[in-house]
Amino acid sequence: MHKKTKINETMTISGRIQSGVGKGSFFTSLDWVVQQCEDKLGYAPFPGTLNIRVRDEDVPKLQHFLAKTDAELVPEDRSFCAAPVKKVMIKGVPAAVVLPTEDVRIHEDRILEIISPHSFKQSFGLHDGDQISIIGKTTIIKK
Ligand SMILES: Cc1cc2nc3c(=O)[nH]c(=O)nc-3n(C[C@H](O)[C@H](O)[C@H](O)COP(=O)(O)O)c2cc1C
Ligand SMILES: Nc1ccn([C@@H]2O[C@H](COP(=O)(O)OP(=O)(O)O)[C@@H](O)[C@H]2O)c(=O)n1
Repeated sequence: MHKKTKINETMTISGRIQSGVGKGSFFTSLDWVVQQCEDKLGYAPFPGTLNIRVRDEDVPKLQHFLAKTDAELVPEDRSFCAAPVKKVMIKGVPAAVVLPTEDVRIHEDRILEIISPHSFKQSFGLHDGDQISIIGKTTIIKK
């Protein structure tokens, strides 16, 4: 019998920034979201989500990239859904991909919603259409 070995790797996903429908700031300002981001991620999120449209060649990598999440934001009441989060680094800044359950997602799967302590647009002078890369940990299992 062969032993399985887990290898931790980092993966880079790139895409372009695009605006959403302006709902991200509402959800990231909710008390339970702010509190749990502080507890589980170590920061209160900037009010909003940075939407990144993943480039064509990285779309096939997404499932593997998002397979392992690091924490889950769990609402106190059932009017909201839980949202798993995956820690990533963007421009050297800690950030997280938020993955609200599929039935409330309004964007295609290739649009990643990012939270971080500061506004990327304000901190780095970024605009819609600019390219951006996300670095995150993944695990591969070798038999
Ligand atoms: C932490 C978090 C939790 C969310 N929970 C819900 C939810 O319970 N129900 C819902 O309809 N949308 C929820 N969403 C929001 C949707 O995914 C929303 O459509 C999205 O944030 C829109 O972002 P945009 O304004 O950048 O386009 C949540 C978003 C975040 C960031
Ligand atoms: N960490 C973040 C979160 C949002 N943002 C931006 O802040 C603005 C407000 O976010 P939002 O989620 O309410 O708005 P939309 O993404 O729906 O346009 C948008 O222009 C986002 O792209 C950012 O630059 N950095």
